Amino acid sequence: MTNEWLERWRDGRIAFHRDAVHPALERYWPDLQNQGSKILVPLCGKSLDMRWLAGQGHPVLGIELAEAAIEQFVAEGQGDALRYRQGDFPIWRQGNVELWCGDFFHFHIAHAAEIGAFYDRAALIALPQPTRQRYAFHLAQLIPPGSKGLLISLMRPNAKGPPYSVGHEEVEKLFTPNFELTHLEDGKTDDRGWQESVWALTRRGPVA
Ligand SMILES: C[S@@+](CC[C@H](N)C(=O)[O-])C[C@H]1O[C@@H](n2cnc3c(N)ncnc32)[C@H](O)[C@@H]1O
Repeated sequence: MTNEWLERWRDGRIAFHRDAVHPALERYWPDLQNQGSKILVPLCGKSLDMRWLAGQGHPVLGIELAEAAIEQFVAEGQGDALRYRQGDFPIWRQGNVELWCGDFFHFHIAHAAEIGAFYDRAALIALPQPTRQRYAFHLAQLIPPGSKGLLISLMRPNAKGPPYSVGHEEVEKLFTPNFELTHLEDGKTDDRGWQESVWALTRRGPVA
C-alpha cells in the first residue's frame, strides 16, 4: 500500500487533491472553537485546507508519506521553506505549516507535544479496513483529552479502494471508544454515487 501512494504521487494520479478549500471545513471548523491550537493533519497530501487552517491562526502539523507531495505543497505556496529534522522525520516548514515526511504510524506522542486538534479529510478512507482500526487508536493516543477534530469520511458503492467506503456504522465503531462523535451532515451524492459524511469528534478522558 505504501509504495502505491508513492507511485501515485510520482505519476500524478492524485484525483483526491482538491483545488479549493473543502466547504465542510469552512462551514464547521469555526464551531469547534479550537482557537489557536496546533492542528494535526494526518495523511495530509498537499491539501490547501492546511493553508486555510493556518490562515485562521493555527499552527499546522501535516504528516505525509510522499516527499513529492510536500515538495509540491511548498513549491505552490509562498515564501521559502525551512528544512530540518526530528528523529527519522525530515520536516519542511513554510509559514505556519510544518510538514513531516514519513509514516503516520511512526509519529509518536513525544512528537505531538503541542497538538490540540486534528483534521482528517481523506485520511481514514485512504486506509484498508484493518489499518483503519489502528489509525483510530493511534490518533486517539496523539490527541489530548477534551480536544476536537473534524472528520470527513466517504461512502461509495462497489467499494474497491482506495478511497474506501467507510459508513456511519464503521465511523462510530472505530472512534466511539475514545471520542464523542457528532454527525454533522451527509453531503450530496455525486454522479459516481460517492457521498461524504462529516463528523465532529471530541477526545474523551485520558485512557486510549
Ligand atoms: C487520499 S490522499 C488524501 C490527502 C489529503 N488529506 C487531501 O485531502 O488531499 C491520502 C494521502 O495519504 C498519504 N499516506 C498514505 N499512507 C500514509 C501513511 N501511512 N503515513 C503518511 N501518509 C500516508 C498518501 O501519500 C496520500 O497523499
